[in-house]
Amino acid sequence: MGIIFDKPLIGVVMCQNQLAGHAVQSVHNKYLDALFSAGGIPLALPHGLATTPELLEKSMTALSGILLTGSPSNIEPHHYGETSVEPDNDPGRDRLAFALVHSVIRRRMPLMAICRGLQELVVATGGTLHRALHLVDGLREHREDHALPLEQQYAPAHEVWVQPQGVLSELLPGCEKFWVNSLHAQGVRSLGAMARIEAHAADGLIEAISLNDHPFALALQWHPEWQSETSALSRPLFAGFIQASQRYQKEHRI
Ligand SMILES: N[C@@H](CCC(=O)NCCCC(=O)O)C(=O)O
Repeated sequence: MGIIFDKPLIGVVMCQNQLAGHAVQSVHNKYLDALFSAGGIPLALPHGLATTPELLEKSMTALSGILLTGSPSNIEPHHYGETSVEPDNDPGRDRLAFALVHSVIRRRMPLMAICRGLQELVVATGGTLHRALHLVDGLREHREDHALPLEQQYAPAHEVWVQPQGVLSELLPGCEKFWVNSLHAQGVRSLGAMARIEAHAADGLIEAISLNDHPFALALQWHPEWQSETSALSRPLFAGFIQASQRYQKEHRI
């Protein structure tokens, strides 16, 4: 594979949507562009991969990293012990994302997870979510205003404080707090034993996590992929992920 791709191939999870009456799976260009700019080659992964474990595992042997993207859809609450129905669901994406997290943990393959992706990493490792942050006492509004132009929706919205001696503090040395965008209604309620807090907001909401005892598994509740190439706070995050994927590629002779 190295003969064809000297850059690491990064599997990217897609979202199920409707387009002119047809079911489609898609991924925003901003995620693909951020990976290309950092030196990776994105490869979109269809939900069908999760229907056959052997298929997924075979596909994983060609990859050197996984990116779990954001999405307007929400994880179905039964995955974290709640009974209510989720109208904005994407069960195929839930299945694939959870299978990818478990495979990544087994293989010690680098993972980067953004917004819904962070929530998937939380749930797949035994944590739970708040389903509507704006209804939780003491938590601020973390949603975007859909009436605004995209530039304003993805503009910095609040600060985050970085936990010392973590993955984030290593990638952004000297950066104890910084502003991030905020485009989510749900968020972390509790973490499983494998997860470590990397950053939190002023209202106490967990904004970034990593996995203990894993070479690189970083998840962010904000969107560093938005104009990542021109952001001094986002470029190092993708650079760190792609460097870890390059190391994985070399070690596994992919
Ligand atoms: N639906 C979840 C996750 C929010 C999320 O991932 N938003 C991303 C929007 C589209 C994108 O930029 O990828 C929640 O509301 O918490």
